[in-house]
Amino acid sequence: MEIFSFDQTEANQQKFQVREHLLDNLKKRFSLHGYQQIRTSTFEPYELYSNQIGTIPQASMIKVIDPSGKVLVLRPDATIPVTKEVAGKYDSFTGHIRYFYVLDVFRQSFYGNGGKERTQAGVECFGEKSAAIDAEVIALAIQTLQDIGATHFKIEIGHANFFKQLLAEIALPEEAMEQLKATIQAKNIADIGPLLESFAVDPSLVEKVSQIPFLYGHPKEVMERAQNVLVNEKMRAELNSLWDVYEMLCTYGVGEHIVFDLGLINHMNYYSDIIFQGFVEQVARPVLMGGRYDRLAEQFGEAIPAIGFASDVDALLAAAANDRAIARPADITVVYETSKLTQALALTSRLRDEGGIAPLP
Ligand SMILES: N[C@@H](Cc1c[nH]c[nH+]1)C(=O)O
Repeated sequence: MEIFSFDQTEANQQKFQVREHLLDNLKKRFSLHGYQQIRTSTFEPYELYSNQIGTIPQASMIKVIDPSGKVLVLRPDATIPVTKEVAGKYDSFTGHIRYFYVLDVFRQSFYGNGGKERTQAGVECFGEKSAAIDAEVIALAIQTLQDIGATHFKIEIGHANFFKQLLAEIALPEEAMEQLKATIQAKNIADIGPLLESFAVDPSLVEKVSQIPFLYGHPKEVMERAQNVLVNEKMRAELNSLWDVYEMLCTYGVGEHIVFDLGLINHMNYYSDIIFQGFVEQVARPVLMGGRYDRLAEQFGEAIPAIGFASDVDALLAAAANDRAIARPADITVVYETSKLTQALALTSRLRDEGGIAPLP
């Protein structure tokens, strides 16, 4: 995250204002889609993250110790505390629960580049598992990219379990399994075969796993190629579930932005189904990431299906077509003669009430 407040040069001020506009726009967009803002504490008990299965890697957390010796962590993720909050009062709700947030999250290193702090603007939708909800949330993610004027962007869609099922057929020591996942994620195609062969893995499985990095591209083509790697009905069902979401996204008119990536891995271990990431041309890191996490709330005593995404605000800022795509135009300037000050004041006041911005008088 860039720090704006200590360097009040004009360019920096300008950037800060654009960033604030972006946050306003995101909040408005999320509200328009029925999400309510929520905030969670910056400091959380370490146990909130360390005791959960399938949450975030402990090595990524930033820990602090309070005067009583209790270990706290700086919020490493917003999805987990929001889910805890929802699970805590789920009894009183029916239907969907939609929350959005604009919060800083803290991790030892984001994307390996040393930064420890990121502002995330995200949404979480609780209460229903369906292709319609998945498509609705992904369409909202796409809308946020369209809002910043981005045109050349892609949403990569994968499945948290798809190739894990394939890997489950292979008995590999844990370390080798991690290495294999990293190799698949980095699409290091040349390394997959030798790694598996060194553990005497069945050649037909080696062949299937080696194809995973190629399962990337237009959804229709990926669907066809993926038929060769299926080892059970569950994989088939997962693949079909992604297709259902894709078809709905086509109905939203945003199909052209979708690619399938069946080798997609997310380091958050809580995902249970569809996962996705958004990339905008010329920005090297994902500008948003999300997915369905139907099992997370169980850790807090409730079974609540859920899906959400978080955008990385500074990556969005870098991705914006230009500042004007974000900044609100300086609406109206009231020019007046000194003798008409009373009327000018009344007019500006009325304009502000109506939602315009009238900087003068
Ligand atoms: N919390 C996830 C993003 C997300 C929000 N909802 C679901 N997933 C992350 O930081 O990567």
